Amino acid sequence: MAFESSDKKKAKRNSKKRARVDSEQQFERLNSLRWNSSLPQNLDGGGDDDDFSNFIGSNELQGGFLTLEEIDESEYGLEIPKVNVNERKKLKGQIKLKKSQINENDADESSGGEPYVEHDGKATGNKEEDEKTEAKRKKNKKKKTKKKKDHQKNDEANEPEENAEQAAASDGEENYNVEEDSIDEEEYYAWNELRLHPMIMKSIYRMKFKEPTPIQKACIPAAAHQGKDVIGAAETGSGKTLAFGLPILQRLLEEREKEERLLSETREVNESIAPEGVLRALIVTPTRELALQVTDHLKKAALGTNVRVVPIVGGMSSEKQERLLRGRPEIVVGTPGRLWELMSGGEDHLVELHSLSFFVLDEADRMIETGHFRELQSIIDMLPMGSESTESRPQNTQNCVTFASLQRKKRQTFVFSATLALSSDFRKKLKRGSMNAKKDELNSIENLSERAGMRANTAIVDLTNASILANKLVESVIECREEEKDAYLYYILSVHGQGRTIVFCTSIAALRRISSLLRFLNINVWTLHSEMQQRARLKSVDRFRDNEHSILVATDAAARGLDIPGVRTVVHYQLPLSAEVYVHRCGRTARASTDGCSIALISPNDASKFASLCRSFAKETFQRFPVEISYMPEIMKRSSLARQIDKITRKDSQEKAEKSWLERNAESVELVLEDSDSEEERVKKYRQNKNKSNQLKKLQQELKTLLSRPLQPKSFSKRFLAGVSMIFYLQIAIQAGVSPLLQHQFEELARKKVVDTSDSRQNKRSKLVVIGQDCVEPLQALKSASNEACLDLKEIAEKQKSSDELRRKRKEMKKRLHEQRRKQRKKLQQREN
Ligand SMILES: Nc1ncnc2c1ncn2[C@@H]1O[C@H](COP(=O)(O)OP(=O)(O)OP(=O)(O)O)[C@@H](O)[C@H]1O
Repeated sequence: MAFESSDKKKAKRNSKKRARVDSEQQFERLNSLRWNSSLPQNLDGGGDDDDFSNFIGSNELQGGFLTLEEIDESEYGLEIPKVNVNERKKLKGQIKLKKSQINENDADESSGGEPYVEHDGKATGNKEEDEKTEAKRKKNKKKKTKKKKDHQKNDEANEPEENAEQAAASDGEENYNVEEDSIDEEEYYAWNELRLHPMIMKSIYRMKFKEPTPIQKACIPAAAHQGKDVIGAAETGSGKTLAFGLPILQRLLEEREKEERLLSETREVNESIAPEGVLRALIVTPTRELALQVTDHLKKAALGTNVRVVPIVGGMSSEKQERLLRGRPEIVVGTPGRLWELMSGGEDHLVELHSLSFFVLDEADRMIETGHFRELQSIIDMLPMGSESTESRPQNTQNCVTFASLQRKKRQTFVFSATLALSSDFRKKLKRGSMNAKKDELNSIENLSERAGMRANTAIVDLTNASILANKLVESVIECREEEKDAYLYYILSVHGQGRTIVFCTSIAALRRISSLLRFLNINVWTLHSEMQQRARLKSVDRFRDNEHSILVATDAAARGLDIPGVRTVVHYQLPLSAEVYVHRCGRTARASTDGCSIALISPNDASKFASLCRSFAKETFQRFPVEISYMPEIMKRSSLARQIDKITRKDSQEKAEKSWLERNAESVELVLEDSDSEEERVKKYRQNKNKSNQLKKLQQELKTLLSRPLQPKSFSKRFLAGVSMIFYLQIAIQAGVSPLLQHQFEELARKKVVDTSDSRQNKRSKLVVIGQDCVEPLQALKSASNEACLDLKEIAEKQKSSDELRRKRKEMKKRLHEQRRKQRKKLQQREN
């Protein structure tokens, strides 16, 4: 039976392989023809056009294939990428190596003639040969693991900025160690219809992405095989980066292969003809972290292909980045500011844009906001237009080899975001597929796209649902007074502090205040905001990534794009200024089909903002986050103490800073500051300072005592727990999923107990420990809470409406009164005259 099934498998595999080779050959034949709307596009039996439109559901995918006019070579005259000769040799070497591996390891299957298929580690039947192969494989595996470990060690030792540079500089060849033994290609069959290059497929196996996400399924055929421009909108964390990244890699690899073939056919390998790489793809993102992350993501996808990806972002040394650009990477990912700084300074690699095949705007809607727009516009204005003739191109590109077959595609423009479709106006345009901007809407996405050369046959892929938010996100709110927000935040982080949490604030001042407050409460947090040095920003993100229960307090600088797995909770300490930002904030959790939750702290001050947020998403109810009120007295006490301590220390450091500022300035103009205070005043000040410091010490001591005890609900009977072993509690606590803080407290107490067992009288109190069943992560708490605990938004809207109405009436009355008084005054004046 076993033999039968293995034979069957083999036959199945061979027939599959034959079918694939046939279709590839057929595809190659067709692919070497010019692009035409009448050509069949789907040759592998997978997604035909109908299938393709299924991915976008009701949302239209518009535009057709490239027309014959569009593929006029002289019009689009793109030079072929100047592939580095060394790379070319490497690539050839790889192909040879792979062929020889197939011959050596898989003699049975080599007749299938699939050049990229590597040995799958299965037995050949020959015992001696098998043993040899197995030994070889083990040896290789050992080497790979050692290399990987060394690499990791290096990474840890380096500073983030250096890491970024090193990572950027390396072409990934070193890391090209796929553990292929464990890969079952059949598990990845869903990718087949996308007809991606085998090198890309290897990366996909390595990343263990079993199937393309819907946005990838919809965008890759249009962008990679039909050569279309794409406007893509899909929920946060849905894999948009690869939706535009894989088509770029696909085209670059296809072109390289064709070039290889042409070179080998014409036997014109001449080292002087195409000595350097040219810029093929320029990806612009709104934030530095996002640029680095996209670079990282694309590098992983491009591993082993020799396609280089480099980040160009502000806050890092320009010289280092210029050095990276001297390596002539094919893909550059950058933020508009630094990109424009280098472009306007005439940086060679960035101004030679004649060969640019891809221009990508990631988080496009953020790009059109002030702060980015001007630089982005300047960058776009530098892009050569389609009509630019070959003669007008820079001199240094004239001696490139021109391969007609590689020139047929024009530059493609990709515009992506999760919130492109949020504005109802834009949503209508997306649905209609009419993207023509009015002339006066200079800063619209349509206008930018048009200026960047977006064509009429753009594929518009809108996969956003009505709420725009990730499907598995659970939203909730806590209503409280403004001054109670700290306590509720502390409650969430201490009682439900499982998993990574991001706390969002709108202002840096609020971020500073709450992060210092939380530190007083023994909660370790990392911070991220735009006034931090880039190095510190990267460090914060790294540290946040390192620990699965860490907390990041951030401004909206971290709202977009940040892809950190395991972020379970997003807390909106302050509501964002727009619905778009709310979507992006929430999008830091529930990514890539995982779940997560968001908790918004709503005070009466936030009422109108909250109401308009609800209107944007047409929401009618919001789940209330279940707060176990028995914890609150203790929580309030602690947070009030921390607030007082924070206030005193903040005031003190402010005074010191002001004083030193005055002294510094006096010193700089050679003035001596005289103490104008009288003796009496000085004594008074001294006393005040002394009192303040005593008060601070007292508060600190009080808080320390409270924090040394585990957090416990008020109603819990201490007697109930007396006499039960601490270790037992610790175990229950861990099983119950208590917060790391609480767990730490238990551990501390357990340790204390072991040390102090000799003095049992003194430690009677520390035996009393409480483990609440509600100590679970926020999402779990939300899921197990009853659905009745919902905030009726209609009620809120009505309240809001009536308060608005009242305000309007008051205003009108005031106006009328004012008018009456004015008329009376006028009459009086006239009478007097
Ligand atoms: N096909 C796939 N299968 C599984 N995971 C994937 C797949 N494609 C991408 N991912 C992973 O999903 C996560 C989110 O991807 P990505 O950052 O591209 O999302 P996004 O849509 O750009 O999100 P945002 O709108 O927040 O920027 C990443 O960790 C990525 O590695």
